Amino acid sequence: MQNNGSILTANGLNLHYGESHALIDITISIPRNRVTALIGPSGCGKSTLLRCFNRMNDLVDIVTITGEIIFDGRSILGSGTDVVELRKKIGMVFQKPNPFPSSIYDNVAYGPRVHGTKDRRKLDEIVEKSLRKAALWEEVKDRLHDSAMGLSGGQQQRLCIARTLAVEPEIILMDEPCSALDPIATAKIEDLIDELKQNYTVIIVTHNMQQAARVSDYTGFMYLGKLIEFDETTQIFESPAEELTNNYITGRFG
Ligand SMILES: Nc1ncnc2c1ncn2[C@@H]1O[C@H](COP(=O)(O)OP(=O)(O)OP(=O)(O)O)[C@@H](O)[C@H]1O
Repeated sequence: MQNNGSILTANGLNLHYGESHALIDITISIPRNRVTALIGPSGCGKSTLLRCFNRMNDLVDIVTITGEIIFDGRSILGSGTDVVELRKKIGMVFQKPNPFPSSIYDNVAYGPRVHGTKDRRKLDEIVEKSLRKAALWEEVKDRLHDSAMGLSGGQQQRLCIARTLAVEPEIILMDEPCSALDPIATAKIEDLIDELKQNYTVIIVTHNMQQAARVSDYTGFMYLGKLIEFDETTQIFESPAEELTNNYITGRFG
């Protein structure tokens, strides 16, 4: 696989929730414009690691972090980082679709408005472009001013992706984005992830190994807070270097 270089690197990252050591010496380089999956049994630290990448753990006051994370050549864990700006560049899509209780249009326009875009025509353009990129435009173009809460779960999740895209991120973090969706809605999101990697870097946490194998180019296997192995997805699933990885992907635990 051609190497595009890495966009995000964690070096010797350790995270404690109070006394509990949840991430242990994680070093990983996330390839640019690729899909990276994080897999591993429940509680191994996948979501915690994902949340480090856009400083979402700042919201938890018992967290202490050491080590460094470099994004686009800059260290992001220090107090000098503008976290609002960081989260614009590194957006996040959650397990459960969480649209705002407002119109479809306003959901997508929210981020650009917060970041200063007021011109109606410009906002119209951003809303259409983002909904198209999220493969939702055709389904909603005639009801942009209806409530987002009237969309199906799968449509709501694509709306949340459109909302993330509207502020032009470089990386999209996805924390089990399909776990609340049926197989058809899941397939649509998976197709969308495949499209997104042309322009964005995607990091996805998933419980579902088939999904990791289908959508990702690279996979990291985590166990008890450690990154056990990180490699191209085909390598991880066809001939992992570590016995623990092999035991997990063959269903011997987890
Ligand atoms: N806010 C928190 N406060 C205290 N401990 C936490 C908090 N969030 C997570 N943990 C603990 O950190 C460890 C890693 O949790 P995390 O949610 O990152 O794992 P995960 O691999 O994403 O799990 P799952 O697949 O079940 O979502 C777990 O032991 C969990 O209980």
